[in-house]
Amino acid sequence: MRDLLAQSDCLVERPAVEAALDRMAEQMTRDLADCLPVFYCVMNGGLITTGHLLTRLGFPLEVDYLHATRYRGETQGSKLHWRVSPEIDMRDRHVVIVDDILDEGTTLAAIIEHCQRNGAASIASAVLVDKRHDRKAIPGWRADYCGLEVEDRYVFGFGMDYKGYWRNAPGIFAPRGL
Ligand SMILES: O=P(O)(O)OC[C@H]1O[C@H](OP(=O)(O)OP(=O)(O)O)[C@H](O)[C@@H]1O
Ligand SMILES: Nc1nc2[nH]cnc2c(=O)[nH]1
Repeated sequence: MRDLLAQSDCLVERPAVEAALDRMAEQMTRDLADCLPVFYCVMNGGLITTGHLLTRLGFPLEVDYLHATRYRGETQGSKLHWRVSPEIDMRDRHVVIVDDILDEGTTLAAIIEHCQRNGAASIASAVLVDKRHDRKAIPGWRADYCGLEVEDRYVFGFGMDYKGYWRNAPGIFAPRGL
């Protein structure tokens, strides 16, 4: 694990990640500045994207988190497991779900369904990264706010883990040979 960074390709360097976050924040400011939204961070992966985005948003908003996971430290996803449900009531609220990556999209689709069942007035999704492939749970579906696209490799950094480690890596990386 100590050598992982040196044995990985850097797909997106930190300045390009920061520029993508700037663009997402500008779009959010245009759309959401007047609607007192509530942002839900999808733990754990969404932590860093949420933090970086929030510091770029100069309008009133609330923040909460939820914890749903289907990879649990593995590089293949399975059934979605809800660990923590949101605390702030989303009924009649403008909701923004923030996560690190939209891969197959199963996680975000389930969270959005949860928000619909709980009476959100509107639901927007935001991801730092969308992975390019044809295995999406809902073909053609995109997040409302998306920072970057990456190739179809298992990636880590900026919130995304490799077997639980390196969420703190300062860019987006992919281990060689995986
Ligand atoms: O689009 P999908 O194929 O459903 O995958 C995307 C999800 O996978 C990761 O979470 P993970 O289950 O690894 O938990 P984590 O947030 O704790 O890393 C990531 O943070 C997304 O929530
Ligand atoms: N860390 C990480 N989590 C994921 N969840 C779904 N795809 C990925 C990925 O490529 N990297």
